[in-house]
Amino acid sequence: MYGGDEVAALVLDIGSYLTKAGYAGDDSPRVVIPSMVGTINDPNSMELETPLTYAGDKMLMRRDYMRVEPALITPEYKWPLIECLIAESIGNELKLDTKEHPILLSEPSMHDRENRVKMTEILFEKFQVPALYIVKSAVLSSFASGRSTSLVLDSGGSITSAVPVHDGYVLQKSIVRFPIGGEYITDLLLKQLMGQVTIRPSYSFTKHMKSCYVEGGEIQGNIELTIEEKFFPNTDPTFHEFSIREIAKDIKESTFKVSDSPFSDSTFSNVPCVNYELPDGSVVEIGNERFKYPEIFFAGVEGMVGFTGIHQMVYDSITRCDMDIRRELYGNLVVTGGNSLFSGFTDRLQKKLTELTTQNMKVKLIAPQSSIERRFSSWIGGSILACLGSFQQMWLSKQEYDEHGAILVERKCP
Ligand SMILES: Nc1ncnc2c1ncn2[C@@H]1O[C@H](COP(=O)(O)OP(=O)(O)OP(=O)(O)O)[C@@H](O)[C@H]1O
Repeated sequence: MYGGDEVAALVLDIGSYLTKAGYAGDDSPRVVIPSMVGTINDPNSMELETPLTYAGDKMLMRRDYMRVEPALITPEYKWPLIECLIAESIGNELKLDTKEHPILLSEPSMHDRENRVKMTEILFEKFQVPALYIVKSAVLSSFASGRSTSLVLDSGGSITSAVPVHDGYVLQKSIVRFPIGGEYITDLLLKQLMGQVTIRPSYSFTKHMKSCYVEGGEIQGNIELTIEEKFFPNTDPTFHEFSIREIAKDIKESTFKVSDSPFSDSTFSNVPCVNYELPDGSVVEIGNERFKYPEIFFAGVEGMVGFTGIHQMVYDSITRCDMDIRRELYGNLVVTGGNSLFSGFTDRLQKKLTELTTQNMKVKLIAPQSSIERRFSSWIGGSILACLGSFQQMWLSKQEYDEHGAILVERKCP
């Protein structure tokens, strides 16, 4: 048993979109960085044994020959990049030594023995953690809402899943998941914008103010902005795409909404356009695509066989569970993940589920108002769990790992 509980435990959640890290017991993660890593591939320099990698803020800065890529495309982990994210979030951002802190790690809800064993090896061997515990993200989201039984609907960057949790365990056979998430919506918008405007990321231009002067502390005359393009021929296309994507993401997050009735081009032809100012000062008009693209969560996606909406995912998942617990799951439907923050998302879900279920089945959505709780629910659940007195005996210690090997994680962390 691990006996070092006087040292603060850390909670780490590496999602496909964001990596979150911080102290157990805190209300929210102190570090939130993209789950993307930049790697320098300079054709002119001698091949380095370990290539230079950058994560967090360092990855957001343009560098010659820096290739930017996701560390995790569920279920595929790129281990050197995952190591870079762990080192950045705990070593550089929190400025802590991993040797001194037990780590509670959130993992995807679909059981994946190979990946969790590998993660265990990395954390004990490379990062020398004194103790580790791994918990499925849906279990943690359920705990964050104060429940040990619930149906967790999580719609994140690249995956949307409906996961039944019963008495703190995931019912694996009843999970329903599809590779659809917020990044798909960003892709649709990006494709449309590319044919409409030139998107210049901030690194690629300088703004100059002309025809104005300052007198008595006030700007006089007409302000005229001019853009001077900056050329960096050694910029890797992946960095340029990432930078443009960030702008599309911001447009999406600030202007898109889920409508309260099904979208069609004819009924939504008159919705007012919204103007969005791009970093270079030019303005782009966002029309009825504000409603059209998020509609896929309820109408399905052409070509994605079996996906006919998230309400159907919830229904199918609960239908695969034992009859005795279905009522409890419908009454404790935890809604989480970045996409649930689209305005109108939870109202439409409630409406669709009420239509789909029988009259005597009460559907109750548990969706906190705060966006922090919605985006970081599994991290918050981990923060609560790692502080419980009764949990301290659960840790998988370094000593146990040395004696039995990484496979012990399968027995200790169900
Ligand atoms: N306010 C918002 N409105 C709409 N979408 C949002 C908002 N905030 C974040 N998102 C979207 O949510 C997605 C990321 O969700 P989340 O942070 O839950 O991902 P993740 O947990 O890292 O990914 P996954 O669950 O796939 O591993 C992104 O596509 C992001 O653009």
